[in-house]
Formats: sequence, structure tokens, C-alpha cells
Amino acid sequence: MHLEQLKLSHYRNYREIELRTDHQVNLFVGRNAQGKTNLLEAIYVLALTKSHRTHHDRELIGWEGETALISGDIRRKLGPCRMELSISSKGKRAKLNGLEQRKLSEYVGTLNVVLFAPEDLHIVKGSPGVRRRFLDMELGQVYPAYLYDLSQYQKLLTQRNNLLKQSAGKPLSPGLLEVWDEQLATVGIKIMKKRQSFIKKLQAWAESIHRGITGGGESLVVSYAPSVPFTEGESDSVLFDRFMLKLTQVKEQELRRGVSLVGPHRDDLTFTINGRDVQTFGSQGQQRTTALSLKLAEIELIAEEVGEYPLLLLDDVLSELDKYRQTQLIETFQGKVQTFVTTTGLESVNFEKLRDAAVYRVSAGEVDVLAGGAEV
Ligand SMILES: Nc1ncnc2c1ncn2[C@@H]1O[C@H](COP(=O)(O)OP(=O)(O)OP(=O)(O)O)[C@@H](O)[C@H]1O
Repeated sequence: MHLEQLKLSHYRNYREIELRTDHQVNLFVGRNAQGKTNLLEAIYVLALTKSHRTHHDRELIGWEGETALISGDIRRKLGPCRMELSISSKGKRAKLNGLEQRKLSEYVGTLNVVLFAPEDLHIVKGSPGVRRRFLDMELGQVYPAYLYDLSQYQKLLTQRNNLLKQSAGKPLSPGLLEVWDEQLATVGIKIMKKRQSFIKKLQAWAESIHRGITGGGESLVVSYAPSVPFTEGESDSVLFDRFMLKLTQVKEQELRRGVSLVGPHRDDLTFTINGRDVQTFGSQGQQRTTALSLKLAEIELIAEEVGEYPLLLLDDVLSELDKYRQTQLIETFQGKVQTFVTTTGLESVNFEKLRDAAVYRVSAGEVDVLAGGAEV
């Protein structure tokens, strides 16, 4: 997949810009706080309709504007496509080739992106919520139907939580909670099974990529830790019964606390290197490499599932990688994956290995081409 042109209007600190981005590697260089991350974020939002930095869409709209617009011309095997996303206080609207999409889940998946930024370290170090968000975003762009299940689940969960809160520790009328329990378990199982099969595929890629990056010395294992444990191949009915049993076991606690305590919203992921938990025992470098291996694994997984390589967005991470890892990264994806990179200085970039690159200068929401094509 290729992004050939990007247009922004009232997006963060960009008033109006139009940028041709048809090179294989696009490097955005500039001082701090000029809009480099905003640019990568815009590509990410164009693809996924959500930012990796904030849950509040309002923040994406330029301070002097009412509506932010992102538009991108995409080249894919399926044929060219113009994607347009508008964000205002009334919500988001998405168009594909000029046609408005009724559901955002029908729009997501048109463009695939993998973003790697310093904060991705939190996928390894942070709370389970960060890992669930990572899973949901990545699964959603490969299997858009997953987003539908997820939104169904979230609605059910909100309603069930409201009921638990209203009861305020008092017993509920018989059968009232059970109506929600069955629905929660049915949709919850769908999500858990999709997560499990996704993590299994991701694990296979991440393990071999991590071995490559570490020169064969480290064996990374990524595992799913579902809130209701299950093994591969178990039938839905067995899993349903186990889910319902767990709900029964925690019912009193749920009534007391007013929240649902069982289901995919309590899932987690674990990482081990040579059998030891990376979150607890891993060095900073091992945690960073684990996050990088995960992201690179996603690129291969998307290529396998979608039949095309996604875009790679690298936000301010080149300077964090030593020359060996940079070369490794560039050589692995050179010629296959269109890459967008931000950096504060070109001295950290290993130009010897780059082919078909363009360099852009970003300054206070303006972007100029410094050099493009073979001369870089
Ligand atoms: N909604 C908004 N409207 C206008 N400007 C905004 C908005 N949100 C953020 N900004 C501005 O965008 C700039 C930050 O841009 P960005 O995060 O892309 O920086 P950067 O160039 O990546 O810097 P660094 O190298 O420090 O990461 C800041 O000047 C901030 O004030």
C-alpha cells in the first residue's frame, strides 16, 4: 500500500497543507513542537479513525477551526482510493471515493498502518488497558468485523455496569442480571477467540523477528491471558458455561463494587524472554526491543492477512536505535513497506542504506520539500 498524497485542513497545528508523498521513505525533520508527530498522527487517524495519542477527538481539531479534515490518496492492489475523514464536535464522517460510509467499521481496513513511537514501551511496561487498546486497534484494522463485536460488547458492559451501580449493594430482582450475563458471555467469547487466534499468529512472527534483532540470543514469547481461561479448540458451549460460572462466582463482589469483573475488558497479554517475565525482569533495552519486535511482527501479520504490506510510521525512534538495529529495520522493509519517519536531526539517520527517499522540513505547521528521490 502507498499513500501518494495527503491533505490536511484545520488538523492540530496545520491550517491547510497538501503534500505529495509518493516516495518509499519519507523523512520529516524539524525542531521540537513543530508538527512532526501531528503529521504521522494524521495518517494514523486517516487509517483508523482514532488517534494513538488521545481519546478526545476534539483535541485533533485546530484551535481556530471547527472541523478537521484529513484526506489521502491511496494506491492498493484493489485499485486507487481516496479516503476522507472529517472530525467535528458533532462526530466523525468518513468517505471512500466520495461515498459516505454509514459505519466507521466499513471504512477502517482500507488503509493499514503500523506505528512505532517511544510511548509504545508502555505496551510492555504499562497497565493491561494499554495492551488491550493495542490489541483492539491492531485486530480492528485487519478484521473490521471485530470492531463490530467490540462495540456490541462495550454497550452490553455499560448497561450491565449501570444495573450493578443502581443496585448499590442491594440484591437485584431475580433474573435481571442473568439477562445481561448471557449476552455478555456470548459476545465476550467471540472477542476472546479472535484475540487468541490473532495473538498466536503475532507470537510466531514476533519470536522469529526478536531472535533476528538480538542475534539469536533471546527467545520472546507473547501469550494471551484471558479473564476466562480457555484452551484452543474448546467449544463455544464449554467456554460459555465457564464464563457463566465465573460470573456466578464474582456476583456478590460485583454487586458490592458496582462493576463487571469478568470478560474481555479484563484480559491481558504477557511477554517472556528466555522464560522470564519482561515487564518485571526485563531491562529497558529488552522492553524496548520487545515492543519493536511486536510492531514489526504486526507488519508481517498484516501482509499475510491482507495480502499487502501496511505503511510504517516511525515517530522519533531512529535516534533510539543503534546503527545495527536501524540497518536491520531498513533492510528488512526496504522496497516493501512505505515508511514515514520523523526526526529532530538527520545525523541519526543511516543514509547509506536508504533508497528512494524524500526529506521534508517541518516548521510551525508548514512542510517544505528539502530533497526528494535519488539525490537524497
Ligand atoms: N489542536 C491543536 N491546534 C493547534 N495546534 C496544536 C493542536 N494540538 C497541538 N498543537 C500544537 O502542535 C505542536 C506539537 O506538534 P507535534 O506534537 O507534532 O510536535 P513534534 O514536531 O513532533 O515535536 P517533538 O519533536 O517534540 O515530538 C505544538 O506546538 C502544539 O501547540
